[in-house]
Amino acid sequence: MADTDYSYDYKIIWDAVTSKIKDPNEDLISTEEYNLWFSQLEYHTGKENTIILSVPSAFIKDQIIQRYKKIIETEIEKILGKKLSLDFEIRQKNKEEKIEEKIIKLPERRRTLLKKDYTFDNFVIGENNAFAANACIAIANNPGKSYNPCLIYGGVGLGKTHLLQSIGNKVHDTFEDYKIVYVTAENFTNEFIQAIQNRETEKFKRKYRTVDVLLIDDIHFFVNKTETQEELFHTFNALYDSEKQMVFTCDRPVSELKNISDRLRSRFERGLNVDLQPPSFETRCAILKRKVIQRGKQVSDEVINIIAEKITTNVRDLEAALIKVIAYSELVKKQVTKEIAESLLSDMSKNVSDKKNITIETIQEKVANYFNIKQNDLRNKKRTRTISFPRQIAMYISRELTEFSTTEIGEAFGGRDHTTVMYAIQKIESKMKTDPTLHKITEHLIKEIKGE
Ligand SMILES: Nc1ncnc2c1ncn2[C@@H]1O[C@H](COP(=O)(O)OP(=O)(O)OP(=O)(O)O)[C@@H](O)[C@H]1O
Repeated sequence: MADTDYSYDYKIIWDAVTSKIKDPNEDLISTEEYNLWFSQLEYHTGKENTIILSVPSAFIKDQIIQRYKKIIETEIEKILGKKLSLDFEIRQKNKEEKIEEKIIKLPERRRTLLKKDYTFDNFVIGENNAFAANACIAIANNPGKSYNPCLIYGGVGLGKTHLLQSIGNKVHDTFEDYKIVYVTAENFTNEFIQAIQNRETEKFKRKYRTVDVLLIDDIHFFVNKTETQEELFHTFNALYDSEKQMVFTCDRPVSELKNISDRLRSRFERGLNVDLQPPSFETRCAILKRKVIQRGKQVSDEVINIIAEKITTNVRDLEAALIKVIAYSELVKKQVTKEIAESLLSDMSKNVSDKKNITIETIQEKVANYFNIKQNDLRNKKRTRTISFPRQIAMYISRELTEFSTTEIGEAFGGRDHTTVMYAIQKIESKMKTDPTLHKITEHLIKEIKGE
């Protein structure tokens, strides 16, 4: 049989990879970059172990290879558990496309700020999130009037961003002329720093103090950023006085945030504070069923039950497990049986139970041995590069291999602040993208710590 007779459909993998790269929470590339480059890529076909993408020109092809091939391949491997190669096909331009190229389209407001899938319709309400979800629906129906401000808090992957953006999408649909701004606390901080540098603080103030709805994600990032807190405090007062809606999200109750000014803390606590809990088994099943329908796929109830039983951590992990099962079924062109689902997910639930067994102390011991330094050095205040770099690696690995929060990790490293831990994690993650040696070292250490 000729090679071309085989058909491998990797479309679902491609969709999963692009939605991950596009997700601002993953912090892989900026939204602007994504819109610029990835909008030019289309899934074309699949060959054995190869995804073929179509691109409009050789130039775009070269740029994609240079800039994003590595990221794409890494994400494919993470999702599928094996490597696939990328190949490109240059598509023929038709007349319409040529004309369109000349028109520079301004990005749609909603597309750049809000993910269109994050709607209330796509959000499954269970006992764990009913209070928060209903409050958000009430806010979206009556912005500035019902609960102002509102703060949604809860652990990783439980739907905070989804709810926050659903408010934005719903207000956008109902009140066409409302100015809605969605921003992560990190971007708000960066924009503010930039505004100071460029002497454009007036412009910054105008942008944020004239909105109808302000949605700020992950306010725990403001910890220790005193000037940004000050600016936010004044923004808050201006919006509050003119009855404009504000909604915030945070990874913990505001009372547990250290190094936030008291007056800002009291502002966050002033309105409604609602929490999100992990979903129950029944809600996990309902979420999985909704996601299956959203993707236009079919998965048996038996398999849904197995996923919901095995993945109990959060909704993000639940979705990842579902993608794995669907991808498998599409690749082998068979329905997934109970036995196959169990074996496909054994790795994922093993990760969860592994996470519970690994201690930060073990990580510190292995990292200190590897770099030939004293274990205690990782916990003291020394800042020399010979100590601080291994310390950052150990913090990164602690986040990867344990379920401790960044605050708890900071405590274990000599009482450091959680933002220091977040900085260390981000630094190692971004360095690993360009430094293959560092990538190998961390991989080696992770394997050793896991005893593999
Ligand atoms: N109740 C739900 N119904 C449907 N999908 C959900 C629900 N809760 C969470 N999700 C999905 O789970 C994924 C993670 O949710 P989201 O990003 O909103 O979590 P988060 O709490 O903001 O996490 P993080 O703290 O890591 O930013 C998203 O794809 C979201 O659509």
